[in-house]
Amino acid sequence: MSTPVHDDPLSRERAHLAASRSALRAMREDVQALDISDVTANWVNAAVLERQIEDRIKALADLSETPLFFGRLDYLHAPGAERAEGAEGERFYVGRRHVHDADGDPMVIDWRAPVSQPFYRASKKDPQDVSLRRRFGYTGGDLTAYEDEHLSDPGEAARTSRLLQREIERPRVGPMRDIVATIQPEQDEIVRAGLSGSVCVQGGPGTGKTAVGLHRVAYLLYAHRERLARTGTLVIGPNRSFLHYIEQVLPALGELTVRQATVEDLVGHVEVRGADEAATAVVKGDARMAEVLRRALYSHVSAPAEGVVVVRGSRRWRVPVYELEEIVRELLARDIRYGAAREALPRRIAHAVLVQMERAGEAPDDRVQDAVARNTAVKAAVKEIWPPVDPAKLVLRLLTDADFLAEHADGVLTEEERKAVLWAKPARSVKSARWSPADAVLIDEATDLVERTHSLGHVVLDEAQDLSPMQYRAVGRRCTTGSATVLGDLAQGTTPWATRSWAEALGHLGKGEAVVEELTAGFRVPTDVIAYASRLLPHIAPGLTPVASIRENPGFFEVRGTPGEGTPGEGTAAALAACGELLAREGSVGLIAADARVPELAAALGAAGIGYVGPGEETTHDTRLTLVPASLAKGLEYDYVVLEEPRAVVDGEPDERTGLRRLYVALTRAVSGLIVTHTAELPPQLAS
Ligand SMILES: Nc1ncnc2c1ncn2[C@@H]1O[C@H](COP(=O)(O)OP(=O)(O)OP(=O)(O)O)[C@@H](O)[C@H]1O
Repeated sequence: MSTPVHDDPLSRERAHLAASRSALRAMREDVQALDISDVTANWVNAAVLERQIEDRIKALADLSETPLFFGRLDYLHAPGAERAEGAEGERFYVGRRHVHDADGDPMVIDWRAPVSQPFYRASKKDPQDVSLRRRFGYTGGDLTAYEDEHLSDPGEAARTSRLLQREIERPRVGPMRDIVATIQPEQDEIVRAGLSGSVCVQGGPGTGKTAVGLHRVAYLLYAHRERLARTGTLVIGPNRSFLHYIEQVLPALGELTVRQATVEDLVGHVEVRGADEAATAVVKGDARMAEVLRRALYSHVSAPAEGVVVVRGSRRWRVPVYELEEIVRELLARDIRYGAAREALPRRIAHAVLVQMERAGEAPDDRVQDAVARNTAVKAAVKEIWPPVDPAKLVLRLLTDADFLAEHADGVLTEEERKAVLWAKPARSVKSARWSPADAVLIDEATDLVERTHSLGHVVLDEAQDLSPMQYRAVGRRCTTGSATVLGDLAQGTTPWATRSWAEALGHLGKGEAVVEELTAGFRVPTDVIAYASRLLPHIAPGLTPVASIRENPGFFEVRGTPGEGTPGEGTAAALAACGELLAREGSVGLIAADARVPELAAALGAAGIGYVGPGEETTHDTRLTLVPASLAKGLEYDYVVLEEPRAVVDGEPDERTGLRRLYVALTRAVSGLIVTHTAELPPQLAS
């Protein structure tokens, strides 16, 4: 007997998909049909409301390539209900967004809802009241497969999911995608950690740190939407191309409002046109600079030289020096910013005058206090005692005036360190100065000393290991009243000031209480490739756990070289040949090389008629090759990678450890295969 077409489980699931899609369409049409003319009294309200409606319509779009749901949970009992004998179970479809039918009953539940959590966390050991977990497989937009786990059935053995495996092995094209269908239990714990606490994730290449950080933002926005809409969220990445690579993940999850920035963007008070020597940048990025800046700023506050005399009508009121001193001392002792104290000072002086007036039998009110605070004598005294300070000018002076620096860095910086930070060619003005990235961070610190920086609700800091202590402080002051998710890998730190320990870094960030979690399961790099790259670990970050690849496909891995026999151009030719081979396969190809090698490789690709783009630029069907300078490879991934001349990657850095770390980053970008080409000797640390 043949089964009727609609009665096999797959057809039933397809029917539910079709019904969910029409329900979503109906939800969209409801919003589109909203007539706001009755509810908006003026055009400003109307414009705001229209904008909200447009956003809502966008959020309700049904993207044909993005499955509306990817999982199903059959609960033994209705969640939250008494688990009485015979109580009805309940079924939920888990998807990217909530969809309900005309009666308001859920057709698809948001993956972030509490009832969806067992989809990610339940196991045979801990079924969490789930009898069935079903994962769906899609081809294009069509539901084509499903896979069941009967979590509460002791007779069924636990096994790894084929669909999960297929998702992980899928060739990469274009920018980063969301992983919402396959978040792993240890990742989910980080994603759903509470908003109040900060989390730090140490994880090797491809362990999903970036993915976890972005999904955490989406989760927090769901769980604390109102609060975060008020306070704001921010994702910080190392450079533009990286931000471009990740920029579509949150919109795909329906989150359109999260700002993305680099640390340089955050501290952009001046135009950065200069660069520092490594030794100089190390000192400028040291947390002790905060103390130097604080001292330099407060050196502007001077002890009152004489009392203030306020003339009002026929009367003169005198605030004596000792009383002014007391006010200043009290303001210095308070935990308020330089600028706030400066604003408070005239009111305090006015208050002292008012007290005298009252003693003399007058009854002055607030208006009198305001008037006294604005009195020219008071203003002149304030300017003398507590002058306004421009943060950029303060930093300019510290970097140009050796005596000023010596005075405020005394006992903080050594003479050598002071020499290192002083500009060789002093600039005349803030405008003409060739500010370096580290200088901009100093100005940001000074700005915060003058006026408190606005704090956001949550900040995700990716590739954190490259930040200097002063940069950590800059990020930290943007989440003083909020929390942070810090993501990084100590082995991938390639700046001269790279993070040595997370405890220290979190201290600079002001989040010393953050929990440090470790991720070690690798989703990107194939076993053979990660094993090869991990040979470097003892030299670059002893003590770190090597990544264990969970990819079943062993990957494609070859080292091709003719050491000692290299003729000019031979290396380039070998790299191009390898690219040609890999481009014959499906997926993206990255050609990674030392920055100095990029112009020659670019010219050769051009001459050979092989099209390519730069990192962060969108590849197309015809142009699947990206030429990546090693300095920009961090955080990115390609299906296949050609790594040209490892020796040159190492030699491109100021010291060997940094060079080997750069090489470690470059070696760990491949998803399906890696070809290393070389004519120079390989670094000995790569020998087994
Ligand atoms: N649970 C998962 N399911 C499917 N794919 C995943 C999962 N977790 C991570 N991935 C994929 O693995 C790859 C690496 O993830 P990601 O870039 O977040 O790693 P990372 O730890 O930030 O790496 P790096 O240190 O190199 O920056 C990405 O393609 C990501 O989508």
